Amino acid sequence: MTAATTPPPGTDRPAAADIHRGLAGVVVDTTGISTVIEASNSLTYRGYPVQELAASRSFEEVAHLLWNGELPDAGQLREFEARERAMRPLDRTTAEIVARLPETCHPMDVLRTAVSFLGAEDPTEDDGSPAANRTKALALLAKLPTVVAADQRRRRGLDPIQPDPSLGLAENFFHMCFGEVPAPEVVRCFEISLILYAEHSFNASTFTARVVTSTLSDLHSAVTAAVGALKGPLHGGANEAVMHMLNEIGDPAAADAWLTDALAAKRKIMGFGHRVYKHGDSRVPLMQEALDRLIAADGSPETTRLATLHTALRTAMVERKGIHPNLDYPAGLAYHLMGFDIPVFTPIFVMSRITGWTAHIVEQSEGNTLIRPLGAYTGPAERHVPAA
Ligand SMILES: CC(=O)SCCNC(=O)CCNC(=O)[C@H](O)C(C)(C)COP(=O)(O)OP(=O)(O)OC[C@H]1O[C@@H](n2cnc3c(N)ncnc32)[C@H](O)[C@@H]1OP(=O)(O)O
Ligand SMILES: O=C([O-])CC(=O)C(=O)O
Repeated sequence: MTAATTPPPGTDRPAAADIHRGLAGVVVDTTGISTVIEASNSLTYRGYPVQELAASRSFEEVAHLLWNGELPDAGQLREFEARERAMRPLDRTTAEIVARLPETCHPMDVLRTAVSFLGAEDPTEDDGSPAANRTKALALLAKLPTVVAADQRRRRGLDPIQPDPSLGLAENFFHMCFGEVPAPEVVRCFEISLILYAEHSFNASTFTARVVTSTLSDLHSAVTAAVGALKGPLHGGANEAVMHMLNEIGDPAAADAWLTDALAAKRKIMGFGHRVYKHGDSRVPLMQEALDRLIAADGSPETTRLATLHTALRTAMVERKGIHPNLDYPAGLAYHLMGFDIPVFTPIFVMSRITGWTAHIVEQSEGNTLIRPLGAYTGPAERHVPAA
């Protein structure tokens, strides 16, 4: 809560005590999709702890749960998977747009443009109904990995690889990026990251999607805006920033001194801190375990160096500031070890969060109220335009 100048009463002039910068601590609506349970530091999707979902379910099952409120039975899952697999290929124009965007732009810009273009093309009747929105959402879930993979390949000077409908979403993504599917433990680590990234209540990008939806705009407009919000390094962009930071530090023995300098320079340490979790992100232990399995399976000197550096920085940050890592800290290094290029990390987050965003778009549409807060005016008092 931050006081501005003493505000006179009237529209857009709330009392100073009512100003909540960054909406910190403000409850803006109800939601039935997910919640953080502070007492147990756990996160539930539609009531199920995310740890239990990550232990035994596929990302596709979690997407079904977020959208429909229940886990699918065997028949529902078969149908859901068949529809997702059928929608993966890009039409020629979308593929050409992805191929022609400048390689100097960030892959999140490519994804944002692709979502916007797919919206212009989408054949689904735009009545804003939950059924129409779920169909649009499924098409995006299916196509976004194809866009991300094709974009990574063109930047490496390679042709796109067509999706393989015999593979699940996670395996198919590796196939489209690298032309091969890695060991099951690697795919599982990736799938766990997708499950953990899928949904997190009223975070900045989801809230963005809800704001756009609240004007009765369409799903693709809301998702396009959400991609833009996720790109920033204070939000989803942090998983890339973590890897850039580790590369900047380089030597594990330098972590402590680097942190001293960075904190003295008032730099934000990427992958640490969180608006909601003040004693540690509920998703980190599971992602860190998955990362540790990747590290153990690799064992190369380069991986050992990175793992030692990662641990050294985490230990120093927790000791010095009492600020814990968020999900982006282990996920960033995990994506690097899986072979993805750094600028693809946040697009991978999008491939997962598309489920949460669109669940919220449907929820917002079903009980809509226009989202329009007030700002406390601090500009000049009313005055008159001088005679010309
Ligand atoms: C999936 C996700 O989006 S998770 C978030 C990913 N983002 C990052 O990792 C970026 C780095 N982290 C941050 O910038 C912040 O922790 C945020 C933006 C995530 C949360 O910010 P807020 O809730 O506004 O935290 P807030 O600013 O109140 O932090 C409290 C104090 O801790 C400090 N702090 C918080 N996080 C960090 C950090 N990563 N590095 C250094 N200091 C930090 C703040 O500077 C502040 O110090 P002060 O009281 O001396 O001013
Ligand atoms: O909840 C937040 O503010 C950010 C976050 O961790 C997420 O979106 O997963």
